[in-house]
Amino acid sequence: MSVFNCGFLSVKGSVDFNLCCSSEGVLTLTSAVLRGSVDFNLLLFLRGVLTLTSAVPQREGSVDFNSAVPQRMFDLPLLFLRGSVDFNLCCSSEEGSVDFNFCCSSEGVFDFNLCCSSEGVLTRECVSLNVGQAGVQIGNSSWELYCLEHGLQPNGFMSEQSCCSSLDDISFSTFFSETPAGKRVPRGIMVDLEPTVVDQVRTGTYRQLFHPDQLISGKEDAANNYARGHNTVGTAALDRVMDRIRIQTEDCAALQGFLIFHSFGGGTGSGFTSLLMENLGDEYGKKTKIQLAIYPSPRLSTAIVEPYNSILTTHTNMEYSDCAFIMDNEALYDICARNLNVQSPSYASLNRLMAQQVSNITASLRFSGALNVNLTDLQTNLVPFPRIHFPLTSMAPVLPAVKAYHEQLTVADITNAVFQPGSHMVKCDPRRGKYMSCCLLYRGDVVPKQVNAAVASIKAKRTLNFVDWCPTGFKVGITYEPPTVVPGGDLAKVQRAVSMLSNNTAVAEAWNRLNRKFDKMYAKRAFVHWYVGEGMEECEFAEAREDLAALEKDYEEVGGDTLE
Ligand SMILES: Nc1nc2c(ncn2[C@@H]2O[C@H](COP(=O)(O)OP(=O)(O)OP(=O)(O)O)[C@@H](O)[C@H]2O)c(=O)[nH]1
Repeated sequence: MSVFNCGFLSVKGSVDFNLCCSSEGVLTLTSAVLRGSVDFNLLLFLRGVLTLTSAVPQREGSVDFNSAVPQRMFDLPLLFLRGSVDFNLCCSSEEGSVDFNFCCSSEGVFDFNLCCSSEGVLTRECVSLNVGQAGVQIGNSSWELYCLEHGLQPNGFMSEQSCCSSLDDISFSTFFSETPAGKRVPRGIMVDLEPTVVDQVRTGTYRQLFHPDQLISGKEDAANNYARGHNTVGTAALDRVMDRIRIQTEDCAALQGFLIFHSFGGGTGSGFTSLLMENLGDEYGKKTKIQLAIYPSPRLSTAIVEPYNSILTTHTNMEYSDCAFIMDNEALYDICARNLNVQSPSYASLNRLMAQQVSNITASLRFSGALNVNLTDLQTNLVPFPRIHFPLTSMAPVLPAVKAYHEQLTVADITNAVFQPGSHMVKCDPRRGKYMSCCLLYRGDVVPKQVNAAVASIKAKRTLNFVDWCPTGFKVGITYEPPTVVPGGDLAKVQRAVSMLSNNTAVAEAWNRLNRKFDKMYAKRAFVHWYVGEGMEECEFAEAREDLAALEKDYEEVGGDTLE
């Protein structure tokens, strides 16, 4: 039984939620906890059968509950829904909040979508944490793109053009807070143990976007050493960073979770991120923690010990991270070189490509849309077992700026393209693995009918292997806001795009590559003394490596055929 916890929704004014479920199974709406004074109106439009355990045993047709709820707690009756069910929840409140929990036990294909059309304010904030050089630089590219998408100038104020347009969609407040003067400030912090990279933000084009307290740097880096980031240098910086994170989270009405950007290979990116994750786990246990992590590439690698750092950090984060999207620098490099005709792509090119992907993944959190997906939804759909939480990501189209307006691809074209191995941001062949789940997040000029046709044609080809214990369900999200491009960037402006997040056993190829590199060095105990010198025990290496061997085995097991 999977639980869709819609989480804690702050409601101010009148908010319409629209939940569409098409299920061949059973959906149980277990409880809604209301705080403050909330007018609650649950309308169910049924095409299937509704069983109400408490009041009416069974009803068909349209059912209307209406309940003004002054009390603090309110438990809804259990609802068993069979067949295809649309329901509409309307809440109107001066200032209240609602916590919905849905338990779903599904026997067949189960599609679950929550859309909010809100006249009031509905906030579910995400706090971004950009850690280490790679994390901060990717943060620069992402915030630059978000600002362009939301019509913000580098100083955080709306551009005149955007002010005039009917931008009454306030969904962006998930990622930006607003000062009384109307300035939008990113919800997040950037932290590095050394000053150079953060100083570039302090003096760069977007220097006014951030509050100075959001930019944190120390005096000395972690010298590519996980142990320095996790133990010595990192520990000294921890309290300051946690204090700044607390300031960000206290400013949220209903914190949804954290997005953590970092490299696997750097000492700060690996070690300090792990230290942060442990502390976030203690302090914000239930909040979603999603990592966006750079997987090292020998072509761009800055340190020989990156396999050590990668494996140590993956081991530590395993229990704290809900979901980790890995972006392989090698794969990003190849996409830039092949699709965008960039010769010898720089980090800037890689980061802009990655930022576009991150923007697509988070678009449904920042804009309202037809079929909206939130962080918890994504995680529930993508992670069938806690450890199997490393989905692959791919994106289409990736076209060079010169081809803009010459090649506008159809929904079917981009859906096909996103399944190609070359579109994936980790070097592995998804055709060799098996899919456990698949989310397609569309943007721009896309309508559900076209998506259904494209997905049906993909399924008909039967070239995708799904594990035999999971139905071949596709989760679809659509955000009408088309992708934006950075002026002077490599990417073409397109009318529509899609990003795919898929949990595929082929990602184990990436773990296997890292493990083999780790083994070669560790067989000779090469470089291990640097880690021991910073307070690590040698046995931590063996433990981490065993965990990663177990992870490879886990993927093998979930991909194996179920024996009757
Ligand atoms: N995609 C991308 N990768 C980067 C970038 N900067 C560094 N990397 C990669 O990140 C890894 C090195 O980690 P860094 O983030 O530079 O290091 P750090 O986390 O600051 O750690 P220390 O320097 O050891 O304190 C290598 O695999 C680099 O190839 C970047 O801007 N973009």
